[in-house]
Amino acid sequence: MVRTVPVADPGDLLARLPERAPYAWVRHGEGLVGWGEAARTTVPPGPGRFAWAREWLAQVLGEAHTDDSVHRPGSGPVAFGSFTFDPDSPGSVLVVPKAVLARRDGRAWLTTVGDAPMEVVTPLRDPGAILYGDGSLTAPEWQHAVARAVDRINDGELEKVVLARDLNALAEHRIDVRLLLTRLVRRYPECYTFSCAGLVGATPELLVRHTGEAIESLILAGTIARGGSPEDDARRGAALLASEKDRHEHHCAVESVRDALAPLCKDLTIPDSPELLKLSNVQHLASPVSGRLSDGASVLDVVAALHPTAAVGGTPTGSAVSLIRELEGMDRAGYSGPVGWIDAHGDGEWGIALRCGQIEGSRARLFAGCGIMGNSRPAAELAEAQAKLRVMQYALEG
Ligand SMILES: C=C(O[C@@H]1C=C(C(=O)O)C=C[C@H]1O)C(=O)O
Repeated sequence: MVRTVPVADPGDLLARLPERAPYAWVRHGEGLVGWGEAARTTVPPGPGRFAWAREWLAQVLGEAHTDDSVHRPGSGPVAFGSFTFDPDSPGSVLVVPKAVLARRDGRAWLTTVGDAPMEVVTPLRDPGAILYGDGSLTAPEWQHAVARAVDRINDGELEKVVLARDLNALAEHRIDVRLLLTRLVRRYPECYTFSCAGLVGATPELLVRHTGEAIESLILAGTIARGGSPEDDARRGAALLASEKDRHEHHCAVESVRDALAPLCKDLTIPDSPELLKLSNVQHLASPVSGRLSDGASVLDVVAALHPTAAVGGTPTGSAVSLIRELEGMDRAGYSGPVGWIDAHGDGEWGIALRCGQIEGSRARLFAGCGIMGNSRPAAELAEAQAKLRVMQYALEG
């Protein structure tokens, strides 16, 4: 039995979360937070994983007896999910929380499954001192991997590949995910701050928002650091907009999204040239996408068609994914995979899990990657990956 009721403005959504297993998808104070587990599944790896997930959702959400007086995207039963980057990696999960609190366009509602118990909201806890250690590759090893990727691109094997690295963090105490979320929403209000089954971050990249037949997406690729002064910042932004290398890298991502969405859409709009998106740590080339679906596809069908875009895989996709497996020396797990939520009508919002970490107890594994082209310089790519890693370092350290 699922019940959705309107509620008075709940204030800060994150402040309502209990410490144990919090779920979140929040931007500019709006979105969904959830807690408890009414249903959970681990999606079997393999090429059919999105179809499997859709069937599981149809069964679990479809079976619910729903009393929903709100009737909005995100009301009624909702599942949060995270899919691994690599279809062959284990660890993709879908969870229907026992309680979901949501706010959108000035309205707020609460959905409960069965008799959702009241959760005690304890104060946020600081994880104490953080120690960092190399992940799968040291910084020089990773630069070497970038150099090998550049060679392979110049040999004509592929056009673009996104290479990522991981960084291990060990905290003095157990990490309170809610504290990370609270810091992330403050510093990265433009981003989607998410938490699902230990995967926590603030991504600027919207894979797809699905509301009825309307879809939206935001393609990012091409990055430069923020400047030290307004003039320096503007100069860097202008240099990024004018950079052949970054525009080509961005173009690869745009074409991968266009190819994936065109067969599903009756109309699709992607601007001819990218704009600048400025975040606290970096600025990106960005292309906002909008369209209308031609049939009743759910948000998960669109996710399945889009993933992996060239913003996190490369061009062509198949060669890029095999080169990633060969050179990164790690399992990306949920990093750069789809993360988000879906309701019983197939509406939902999914991002690409970037600027994130996998949190377990007092340990965190942080990830960041960069698009590599034939003229990429390993030292510059390392600096870019470090700037992106700083998002989660800040979340841990404050
Ligand atoms: C791969 C990441 O970011 C992606 C790569 C970008 C780039 O190389 O310019 C920019 C935005 C994202 O699409 C990451 O943050 O880990």
